[in-house]
Amino acid sequence: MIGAVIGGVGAVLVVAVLLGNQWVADAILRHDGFTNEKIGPVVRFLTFPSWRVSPLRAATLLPADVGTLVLVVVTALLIVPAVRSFAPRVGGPGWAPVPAGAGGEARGGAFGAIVCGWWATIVAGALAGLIRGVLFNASEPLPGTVAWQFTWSNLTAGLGYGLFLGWLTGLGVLIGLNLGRRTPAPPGGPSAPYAPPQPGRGAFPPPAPYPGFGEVPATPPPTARPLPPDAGPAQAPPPPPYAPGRPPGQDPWWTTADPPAAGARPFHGPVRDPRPARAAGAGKGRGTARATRAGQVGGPHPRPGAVAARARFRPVLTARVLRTVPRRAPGRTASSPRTYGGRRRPDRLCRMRVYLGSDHAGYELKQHLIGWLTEQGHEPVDCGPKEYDPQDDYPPFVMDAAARTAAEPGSLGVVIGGSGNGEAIAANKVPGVRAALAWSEETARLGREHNDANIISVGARMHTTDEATRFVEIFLDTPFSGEQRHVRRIAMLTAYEETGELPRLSD
Ligand SMILES: O=C[C@H](O)[C@H](O)[C@H](O)COP(=O)(O)O
Repeated sequence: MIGAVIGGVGAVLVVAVLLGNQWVADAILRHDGFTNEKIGPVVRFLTFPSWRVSPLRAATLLPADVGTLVLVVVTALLIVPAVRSFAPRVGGPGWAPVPAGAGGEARGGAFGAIVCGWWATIVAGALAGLIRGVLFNASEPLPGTVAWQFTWSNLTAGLGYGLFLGWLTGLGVLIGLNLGRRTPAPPGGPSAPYAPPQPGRGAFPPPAPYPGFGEVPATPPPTARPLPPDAGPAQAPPPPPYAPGRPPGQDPWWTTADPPAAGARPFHGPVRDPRPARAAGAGKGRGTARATRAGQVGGPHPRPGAVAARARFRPVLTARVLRTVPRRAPGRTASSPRTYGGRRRPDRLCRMRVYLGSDHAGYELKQHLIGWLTEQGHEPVDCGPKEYDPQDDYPPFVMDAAARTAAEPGSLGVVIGGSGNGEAIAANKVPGVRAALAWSEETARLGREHNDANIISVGARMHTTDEATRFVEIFLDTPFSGEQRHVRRIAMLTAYEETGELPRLSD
């Protein structure tokens, strides 16, 4: 923030020093070419932030110098809220102050920065012009209407200066923000530096060197590596064979022999109707049966024989079930949908259990998402950290969220760090997890459509809160496409996870 103010005010001062000093300003104003009616007013705008040192008369020194001082101070004061409103996040990716020790990078759009500086200059210029005019009048009183005209012309000169040269302030804000980017503090204190794990109890086995293409490793890697005893997260059970369009452990919503009709929506999570069964179906006769079915979908199916039949009719069943699920969070009215990206939620909404894990860099975004998910009617589960600690490490929290997501069919996970890279890597170590690093709406959507990812990884320092929330929203709302080529590829990954054998290279 301080960088933005210095950059913006610096731009105003450069114009003031170069063009507003009494020698250049007087020369410009005296020059015939610059005072004609066509470009005269525009040129005069350039000299608006003027200052004088002589002659030593209050009538000439005071209005110009005080006016310029007001311009500088008000511009600085306005840049702060302007930049804050543009990037209101704290503690990470935005331009707002970062808590001590939190690290965080300042970044954002160039257009927003320029608009912030431009707007601040226009408002500050008008105010400075008004004050300058009033001071002129006070020091050398002019008669009635002339006085008002004179004040008005000073005000418009300030406005004109802001309109014509405010972009320079914006440029200064942009440069200041980028130069003032915070770089993450190097880890220190109690955290031990990373060292390769030593063989022994609880240590990771040394990874086998990656074989070249076509070579087969002498010993297949283990399917699941033991975590160190103090690593925190529970071990996920070995994943069941991959079947499309559903989380591990559930029957597919259609069979390969009976693919979904075009336009049918895959079901990808447990749908729970929060209303009591009777209330859900009140007055509709079949409501209780419908609610009961809603409770079963995605859960265990006691009669194996019914699975195939249910799979066949799943699209229809899903459509019916979805009608029993509230489309908005309790307390939210139809006129107040809370969406990110300006779009209404799609009609399909499953209430999901969402496991969230982060580190200090993702802590604030995690807290925000927990509130947002609750508002949306989902069930967030906070896997930590429970409080902000600038020295904490992501693997325990992220792997806990990943293991719990993999262990609970139908749930999804959100892992957050500064970049999202380490979090995606950590989550993907857990068997049964497919974690996608989302860095745009498109990658969030493709993570579900193409990869049937059950975890989204987000870099809190890379995006605004709204952008990151939108990624999560899209991820939760997008079903797996179920297209054969994607099913085939994911099945290869799952097979590797189970057997440790690399997929065969095609000839
Ligand atoms: O990939 C890892 C994540 O981005 C972490 O959040 C990040 O490395 C944390 O960095 P810092 O050292 O600033 O805490």
